Amino acid sequence: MNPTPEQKEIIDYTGHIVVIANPGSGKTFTISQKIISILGELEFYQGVIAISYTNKASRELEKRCLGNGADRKSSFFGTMDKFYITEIVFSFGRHIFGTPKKELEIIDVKNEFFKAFTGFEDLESENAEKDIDAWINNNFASLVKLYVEGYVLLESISKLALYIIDNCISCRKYLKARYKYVFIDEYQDSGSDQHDVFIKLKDLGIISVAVGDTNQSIFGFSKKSSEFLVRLAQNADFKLFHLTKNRRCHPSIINYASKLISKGFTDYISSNETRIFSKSINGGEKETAEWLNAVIPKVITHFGVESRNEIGILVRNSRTGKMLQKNLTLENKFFGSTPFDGNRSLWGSIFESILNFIYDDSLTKYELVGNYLDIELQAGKAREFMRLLSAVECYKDNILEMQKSSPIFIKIARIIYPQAENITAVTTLNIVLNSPELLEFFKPADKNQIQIMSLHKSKGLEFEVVFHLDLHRYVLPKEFNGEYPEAIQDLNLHYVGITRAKKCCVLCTSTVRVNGKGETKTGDPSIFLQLNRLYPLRSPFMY
Ligand SMILES: Nc1ncnc2c1ncn2[C@@H]1O[C@H](COP(=O)(O)OP(=O)(O)OP(=O)(O)O)[C@@H](O)[C@H]1O
Repeated sequence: MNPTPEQKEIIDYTGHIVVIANPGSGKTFTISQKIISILGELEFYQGVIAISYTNKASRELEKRCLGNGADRKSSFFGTMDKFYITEIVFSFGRHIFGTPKKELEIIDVKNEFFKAFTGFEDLESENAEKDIDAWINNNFASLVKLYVEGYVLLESISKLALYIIDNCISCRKYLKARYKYVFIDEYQDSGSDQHDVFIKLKDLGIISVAVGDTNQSIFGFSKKSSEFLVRLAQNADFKLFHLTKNRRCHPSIINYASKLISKGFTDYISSNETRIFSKSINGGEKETAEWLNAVIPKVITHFGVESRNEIGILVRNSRTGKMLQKNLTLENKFFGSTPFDGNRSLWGSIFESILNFIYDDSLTKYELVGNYLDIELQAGKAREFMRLLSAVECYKDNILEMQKSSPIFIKIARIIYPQAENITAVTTLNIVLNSPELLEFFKPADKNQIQIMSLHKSKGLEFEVVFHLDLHRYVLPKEFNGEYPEAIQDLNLHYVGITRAKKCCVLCTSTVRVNGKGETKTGDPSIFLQLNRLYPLRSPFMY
């Protein structure tokens, strides 16, 4: 694939950049091309910092940059948390806070030692996250004492990192000498501390590139907001670029999605066919599954879809996903959430990566080890890591052996992050290893399996055909006492769902729905279907 002129301008520009891009416009493609071209020019001791919001997204970015054999040099690929911990807090905290009494260990607010040491009391309220933040802001001295005892509070990691960058000259010198560029993908999912760290890296002279789409901000519940992407766009130190052309979706899908998020949109792309449809199914979940069983084979033939895993069924609630999984007679794969989704620890991320390696044949041992260790400079550790991976890989088809394999995972985690021992991550690992259902989620779909997943999980993915379910009043957007508490996030989620479709998107409602308490209710259509006079832009589903 050759970059388009607007992509090429971004790849060739050598200063600080903010890119605001439409869905499917090639933002991940463009930054990976830019990273590949920069890596070619760096010395072996230099690198880029390449950050994405989730473990999955950072693995994808790394794969796109290094998949063709590019030399990573001294680059960092991973999440923001991993960057704070490995590159800042563990490496330079002692210069500022004093030498810890023991190997540093990462703990979270639920840890009993933490509670006893600081007097912190469990917060059960809806505002628990806000309250923890407030506690951290008011108790920085306790965090420093905790550090000296050998513990780092996970929830405070960004605050500690910011403090260290501000106060430690050797940290700033190290970052400046080693890293020439910093890239943050999905910047619309940044929080305030992440934004501050990014600006500090820019102020150190590291060339800074942020890429995002304000309309794909869907993690508002974890204090993330597209506000920071907008702020960068207004910052005179950054040159603003746009990626406008959606390379993924059929023009009629692009027109619909654009009108959805912008009432005044009139700049329609000409299209002689409508590929976005609506369908109301008579009945509930069971009838929806029966309808899908009947129409999917027709859709596959009509749109020339080569394999069934290119069909995505996107749901708002995992309940709908599970019901479909049960009732679809067509082969399918449901990707539900795993307990690792909420675990931000380094051990949690390495356990998740090992599970992905075990079940996903497209990941090689060499790639996984290279992600954590310098294979030449840390040859002994790398050899041991590979040996343990081979051992655990053998259990892939043996559920009983898999259940007993956590000591191997722990040995690997101790090689890579000896100081990040995390009991919660080990407990999470054991839950997953003991659940054949959860282990299934780590296996990619076979070519003949239709993929079912939440709208959140579909972010960054694409399908030939999308069936977007759960378009019910009260469900999407969430409605409570006549109010929409997450209106913008929900609209963005709907927008993300539609723009995953390349050739065809079907927006589905049903006359019956089941609520969170398992009660059967009338299924009224979502107000999103009535927004911005969208109905002339879609057709009733006829196939
Ligand atoms: N220059 C190009 N030539 C051909 N295809 C391209 C080009 N740039 C991107 N694409 C294709 O367009 C699709 C979308 O690209 P990519 O996933 O990088 O977009 P994105 O902006 O990151 O998407 P999103 O934010 O919606 O997840 C992919 O199938 C990609 O291969």
